Amino acid sequence: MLRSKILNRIRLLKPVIDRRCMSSASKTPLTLLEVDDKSGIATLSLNRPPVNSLNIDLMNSIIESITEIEGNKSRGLILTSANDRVFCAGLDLNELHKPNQERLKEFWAVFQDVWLALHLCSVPTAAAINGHAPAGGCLLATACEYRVMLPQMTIGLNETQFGYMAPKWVMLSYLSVLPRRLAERALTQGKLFTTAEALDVGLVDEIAASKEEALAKCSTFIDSFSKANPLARSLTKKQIREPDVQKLIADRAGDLKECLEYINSPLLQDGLGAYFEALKQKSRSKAGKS
Ligand SMILES: CCCCCCCCCCC/C=C/C(=O)SCCNC(=O)CCNC(=O)[C@H](O)C(C)(C)COP(=O)(O)OP(=O)(O)OC[C@H]1O[C@@H](n2cnc3c(N)ncnc32)[C@H](O)[C@@H]1OP(=O)(O)O
Repeated sequence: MLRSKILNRIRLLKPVIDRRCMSSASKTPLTLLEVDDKSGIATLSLNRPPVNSLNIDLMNSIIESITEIEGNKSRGLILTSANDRVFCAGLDLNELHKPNQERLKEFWAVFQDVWLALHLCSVPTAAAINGHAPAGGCLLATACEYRVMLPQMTIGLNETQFGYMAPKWVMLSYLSVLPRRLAERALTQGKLFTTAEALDVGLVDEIAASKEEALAKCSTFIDSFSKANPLARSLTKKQIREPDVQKLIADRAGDLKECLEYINSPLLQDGLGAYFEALKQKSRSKAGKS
């Protein structure tokens, strides 16, 4: 009964995700998808310069790639970045700052979809975190089952640093990896963990000296399921993740409504504007353009 319920629910989910995927074809390859013909493992690289910030097109491209990977019977999915400094800078702040309301609704729905698609992905998933992973970038990493990170990077849900509170389902993704008391402290502080700190608290599982080593460690993790029946493995993962996923699926409209009110509040818009301006200023001074 529960199995068919889960499968039906996933089928219900899929049409939403598939329809969304067809609607936006990006001109440049925002994601690069390679399947190793020996191992059968797919590597999905985020490829939206300069920092893989998540806009509607990139998130649709990620969803499309996950749907393709699940359809082509890849043995596993490794999520990484084509950029050697940044894994993913999180949500594109241009989508949140002084937003077009219709676009913001679509943006938020796709954000919900990309988390659901990755969190419920039927094949084993691992993140080779070869760059900084703040906020939404950290969410993509925690949606994966395993995380390998390079040194001297940072990762964490830093929303309170720019005046926001993460939605319940984003917090649940953190709580699926960190003990509650630590997750609460890190969320309220808006903490960005260094690679060493992240390993220490269990936010990442291993450290690798290079991207190649990180990819190899992720492949080893995926190979650890070689003796498990793929369908049984997938259903087991979905059953364990079902309660968290349900909290979003049961009230996607409510989550959207709450987010729109929150993002559009003048106080938060002012805070976000100041944060974004500081980012741009830092970038200009780095490039000697101040
Ligand atoms: C109850 C209801 C709840 C409502 C919820 C409201 C919304 C909360 C949603 C919760 C989930 C997720 C939220 C997010 O992800 S918001 C985004 C948070 N991201 C960050 O804080 C990261 C900011 N960026 C950085 O820290 C650095 O850029 C980074 C470490 C990633 C890279 O540093 P580096 O020095 O390599 O690069 P620069 O900083 O010089 O940046 C290069 C250019 O990229 C632009 N940039 C950077 N980050 C973003 C971004 N997230 N969106 C858009 N643009 C970004 C930066 O401005 C530079 O651009 P210019 O060269 O043109 O100035």
